[in-house]
Amino acid sequence: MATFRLRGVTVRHLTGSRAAALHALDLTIGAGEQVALIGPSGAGKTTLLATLACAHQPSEGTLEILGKEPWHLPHAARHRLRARLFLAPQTPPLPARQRVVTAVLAARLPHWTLWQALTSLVRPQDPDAAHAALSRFSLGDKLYARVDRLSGGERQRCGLARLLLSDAEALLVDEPISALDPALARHTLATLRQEAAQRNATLVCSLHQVDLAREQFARLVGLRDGRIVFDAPREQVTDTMIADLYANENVEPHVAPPHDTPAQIAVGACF
Ligand SMILES: Nc1ncnc2c1ncn2[C@@H]1O[C@H](COP(=O)(O)OP(=O)(O)OP(=O)(O)O)[C@@H](O)[C@H]1O
Repeated sequence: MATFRLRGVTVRHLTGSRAAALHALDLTIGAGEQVALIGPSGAGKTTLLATLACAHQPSEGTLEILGKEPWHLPHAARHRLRARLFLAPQTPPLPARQRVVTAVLAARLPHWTLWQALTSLVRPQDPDAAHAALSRFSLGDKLYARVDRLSGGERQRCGLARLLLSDAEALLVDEPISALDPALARHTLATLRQEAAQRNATLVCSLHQVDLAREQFARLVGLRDGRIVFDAPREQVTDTMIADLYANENVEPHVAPPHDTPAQIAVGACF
């Protein structure tokens, strides 16, 4: 059974121009597959991830997730389906004054009783699990730090540690390495891929780092202007395809001005 099956899916945002952000997409992602979404800013990567997480309802087309059509389900059933998916946004919504341990353990909330959830705010329920998850992103020493004392990259990895504690069958990750240095970025992607493979979860990850996407993911989906430009195994993705994907007709090519001559500098110059 495919994890995601989209047929002619069009998505419009409810605010703004209401122009389609995704146009009639056809896409199938199998169980346990690992796919990188690449494409220029505004291509629709975040919108697609949110659609796969049942956060946006398509205005046209058929969307199937884990064998079900979420928008044809009653509200409670759609909610249960959402609990089988984990969307890690680029900027995780972590409460500023919370301790990291509490923020990470929030991944367990769907499985806790109200009483467990409330007591965990005072005395974290499973700090060892939170520590183990954080350690996989080299953040074990931040277990009891306050979220608002973390750097941008630490906060991003804290959001990913949450993902490790979820038991979702599909992991949807939006630009997980945008705030990380190159070594941490590679390590973080490898950890995500390893986690997904271990639990046979499907992984869909948007990335701006094309080299890392090609290095780490067997399948690449190139999006542009809300349309799939290519969907291919990495061996078939050429440099020309990448250059065409990112070609930006709205940006004037930069022509370096000629060097100022001494005569030009002299007018009004102050040394
Ligand atoms: N909340 C929103 N309301 C209205 N339009 C939106 C909203 N979010 C995104 N859009 C529009 O939808 C289109 C796709 O945006 P999206 O954020 O999915 O692209 P992206 O590929 O993730 O971009 P980036 O790489 O810059 O994050 C863009 O034209 C964007 O302006």
